[in-house]
Amino acid sequence: MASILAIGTANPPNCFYQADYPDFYFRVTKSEDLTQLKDKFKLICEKSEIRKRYMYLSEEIIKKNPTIGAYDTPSLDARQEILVTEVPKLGKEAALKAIEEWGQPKSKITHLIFCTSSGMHMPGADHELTKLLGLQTSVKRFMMYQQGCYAAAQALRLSKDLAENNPGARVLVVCSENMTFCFRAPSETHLDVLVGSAIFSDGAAAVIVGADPDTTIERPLYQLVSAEQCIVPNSEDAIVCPVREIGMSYSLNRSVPKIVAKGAAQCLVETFGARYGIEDWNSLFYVVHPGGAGVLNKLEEQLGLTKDKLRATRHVLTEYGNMWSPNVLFTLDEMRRRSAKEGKATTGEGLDLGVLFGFGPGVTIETIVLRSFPTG
Ligand SMILES: CC(C)(COP(=O)(O)OP(=O)(O)OC[C@H]1O[C@@H](n2cnc3c(N)ncnc32)[C@H](O)[C@@H]1OP(=O)(O)O)[C@@H](O)C(=O)NCCC(=O)NCCSC(=O)CC(=O)O
Repeated sequence: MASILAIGTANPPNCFYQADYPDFYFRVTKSEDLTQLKDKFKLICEKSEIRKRYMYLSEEIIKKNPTIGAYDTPSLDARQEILVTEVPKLGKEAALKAIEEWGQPKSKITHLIFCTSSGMHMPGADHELTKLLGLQTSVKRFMMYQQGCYAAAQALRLSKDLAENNPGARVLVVCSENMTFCFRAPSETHLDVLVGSAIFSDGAAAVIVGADPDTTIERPLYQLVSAEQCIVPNSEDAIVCPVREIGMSYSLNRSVPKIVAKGAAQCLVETFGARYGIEDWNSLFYVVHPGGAGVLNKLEEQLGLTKDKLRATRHVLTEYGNMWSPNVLFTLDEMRRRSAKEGKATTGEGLDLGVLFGFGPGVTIETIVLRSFPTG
């Protein structure tokens, strides 16, 4: 079975503290006259449970590209100009860290899967990253554009198939996102923009996946036991992200937390209930896409989870925000670090089996069964 052999993460240097963000956001978007909207935004920022997040965009960049800071001005060219370079560049930083932890030569990477919803281009970000990293030109590439926040879990599912069906395969999975694609001014008629502007952020994460690890030189962190994808019925309007001349816009229905929590509960019954006879959801460890405080609260309530179960997930939300696709890999990294630091016997907080949940437009839910390994 395939296992994750290394994890690397990266963020751009600009750090935004949530407490200061409403002033920054309303200033750079020239919206300071919208005082009621700013008060609402402050409230959402407070409720977001985010302390800080990172973004490539800065006041200087927005001043240089004023269409990016407007609400609905054609601006796709200005956004793409930044994304085509910056998305693979941040992906490279995360990939180098994963490769360093893995400790093997880059020439042993046989497959590359690159995920982003931040812009699009041909040749793709996978092609650019191959050049930036100096991977073999024969590396077998897969480019996943516009899958949203579940892309990392989808890529893990693909990497499992690749690793288990191609002897010796070592798959590099890279997810990189940059909110330049969807940053825009607030609007009194499109309140979802307040939610996205309060929680979305930039980041990149990379993992290396392979089957039959050579444990003299490789250290498996999590086994990918099974990987499933499902669509929650009648939820296609809940998360919608059209790409237009104005860049990517988005609508986030208020029912997203409920839809995700109910869908995830159903997935747990189908995977762990049916196959392992597990009914106590607190007997698993959890690696969840930190999509928003509302989602995590509802999930906890729906599954009857104790407060400690989503600690790794909540830590990532608090310290990084919602970075879309790499978010769940940051959670995986936090889970193994926290487990080792706290002297737990396994990389899954001392437990054997866990679940990785990705979710996004569709509403699509990815459910991966993880088996932990001993720490240390
Ligand atoms: C935004 C929140 C932090 C707000 O926290 P609470 O719900 O506890 O607080 P609250 O109910 O008092 O809401 C605060 C104010 O925000 C408003 N509000 C809440 N959700 C809204 C939404 N989706 N659209 C517009 N307004 C919204 C409320 O009406 C209220 O305003 P008023 O008081 O005026 O009524 C939370 O609701 C949350 O985490 N929601 C989920 C965000 C989400 O959709 N994440 C998934 C992103 S997509 C993703 O991760 C996957 C992907 O993109 O692929």
